Amino acid sequence: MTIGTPSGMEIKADIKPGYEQVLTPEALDLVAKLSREFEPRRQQLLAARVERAKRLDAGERPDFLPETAHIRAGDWKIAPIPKALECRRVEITGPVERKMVINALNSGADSYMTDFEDSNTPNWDNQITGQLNMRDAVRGTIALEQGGKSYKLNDKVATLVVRPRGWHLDEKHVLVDGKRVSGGIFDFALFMVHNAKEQLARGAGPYFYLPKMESHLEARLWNDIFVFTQRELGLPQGTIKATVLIETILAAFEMDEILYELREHSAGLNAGRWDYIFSCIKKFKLDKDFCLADRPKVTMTAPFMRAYALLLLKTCHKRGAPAIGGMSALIPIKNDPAKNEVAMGGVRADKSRDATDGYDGGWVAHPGLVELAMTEFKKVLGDRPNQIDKQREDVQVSAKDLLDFRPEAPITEEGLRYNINVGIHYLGAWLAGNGCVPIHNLMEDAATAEISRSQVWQWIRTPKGVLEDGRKVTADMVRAMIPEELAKVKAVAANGDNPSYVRAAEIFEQMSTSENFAEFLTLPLYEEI
Ligand SMILES: CC(=O)SCCNC(=O)CCNC(=O)[C@H](O)C(C)(C)COP(=O)(O)OP(=O)(O)OC[C@H]1O[C@@H](n2cnc3c(N)ncnc32)[C@H](O)[C@@H]1OP(=O)(O)O
Ligand SMILES: O=CC(=O)O
Repeated sequence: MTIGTPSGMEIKADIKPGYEQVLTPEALDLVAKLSREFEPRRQQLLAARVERAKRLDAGERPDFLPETAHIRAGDWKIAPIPKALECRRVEITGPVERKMVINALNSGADSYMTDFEDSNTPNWDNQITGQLNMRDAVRGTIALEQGGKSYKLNDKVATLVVRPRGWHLDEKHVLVDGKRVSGGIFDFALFMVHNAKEQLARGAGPYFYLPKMESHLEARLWNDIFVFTQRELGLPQGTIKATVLIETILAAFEMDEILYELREHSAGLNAGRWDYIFSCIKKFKLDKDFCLADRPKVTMTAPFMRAYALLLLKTCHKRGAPAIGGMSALIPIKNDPAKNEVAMGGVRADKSRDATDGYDGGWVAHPGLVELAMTEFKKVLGDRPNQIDKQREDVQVSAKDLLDFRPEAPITEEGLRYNINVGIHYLGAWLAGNGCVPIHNLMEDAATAEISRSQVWQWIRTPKGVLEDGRKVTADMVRAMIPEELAKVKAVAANGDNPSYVRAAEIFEQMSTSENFAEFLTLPLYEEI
């Protein structure tokens, strides 16, 4: 079917019946206005990332910014947190798929981060049906009959928080004045037009998670978009609240500044650990001294991760902001109680450490983890909704601590094969339209898969990329392993005979062995869907 679009806008995608309900004139008009107003700045900021990356590749090391020392030293706090976001002990996350939206809202978690980003393949249908799901979820009417089961919302549901796409991703199906619009602006604008007022009427509000930012100037862009949108929609300034994922090494040096930019709209920070590890590999990929051990060895207790987690906590609480812990990738293991107990022990330890440190809540990947995580936070919080009053003045984190990249060993053949296997499996699932999959009993999404593929790229290039048994990791070694790992993937993956896995193996080989490092794996993948 065809729909009307604002002057200068083109939609190059199928408008299936029902899509017109979210692709309304008002929503598309806001997309067009935001694009015209802010797209040049998004492009400038993306160009600034490229320039910064060149300097890092040439050996520059990040540090706290001298020009914003007054902000770090200043005595300021973010605006008060709305009631609906005061208590976030457990936040469940998941792709914006209808059944999962219902299950997550019903999961017993305090809040639910619904994901248009890393756990979702951003194909046109997923993005638009996701918006339809959001509209129905906000109004409490979302329901589904599937597999002989009826799904509908409970009386009490989690507070909804939405993660739009990051600044790097376009929405290629929507052009304004001949140029692709930002994926994040598209997701945000549609959600705001259809839901913000309804959410306010129901005692909550439009709440967001903002991914992958690299600087406070990127946060300023979101803040300006919020101000503009609130004005356009006639909402009081400060209505929108956003939690920023600190998931790049560069953002870790600007946490105060990011909170400051968003101070009228801030709902705190989250330690997005998986993308953070990926960002460290990406930013120091050419540093001959940088090399991390096998992926499973790089945990939250690694020196650089511990420093980051504690600095985030201290920074948030100093500014009256919630500090939300990240995601343990462990998920319930079916049909193996012993292995499941080990996995649950891992999640328990993760949440216990965060709660004891002072975090106000943390992420879980699966409804089966909500109660367990809640128990760990309640042990520390008791009846309190959060522990923002727990100031961590004892924490001292320097630039050197943030850059203390250990452990470097072991790097093993098993670890290399694991990365290749996960990379192919995830890319194949993503191309087939599923952005989050269980692989080897772990949750894998774009962020975790980025670690796998970037480690392989880096181990091939760094002199430190040497296996425990003395063999250097090489492109030929990786090329030889790819067909072997592809065969293993095809044997276990859901729809393993889907051609997407063969294509995934080709892309994985290209990405890990080519001279150029792909900035995000989802960028070339997006051109394939
Ligand atoms: C690094 C980051 O960016 S983290 C944030 C992004 N990642 C995520 O959000 C992870 C989301 N999690 C998931 O997608 C899934 O849990 C997976 C893919 C890891 C595992 O999925 P599955 O193997 O299908 O889980 P499983 O079969 O145990 O599911 C059991 C039930 O729980 C539901 N479920 C599982 N995870 C979730 C979730 N996160 N939200 C809502 N429902 C869920 C399933 O839909 C299923 O429902 P049903 O019984 O009504 O059919
Ligand atoms: O988005 C979260 C992460 O851990 O990465």
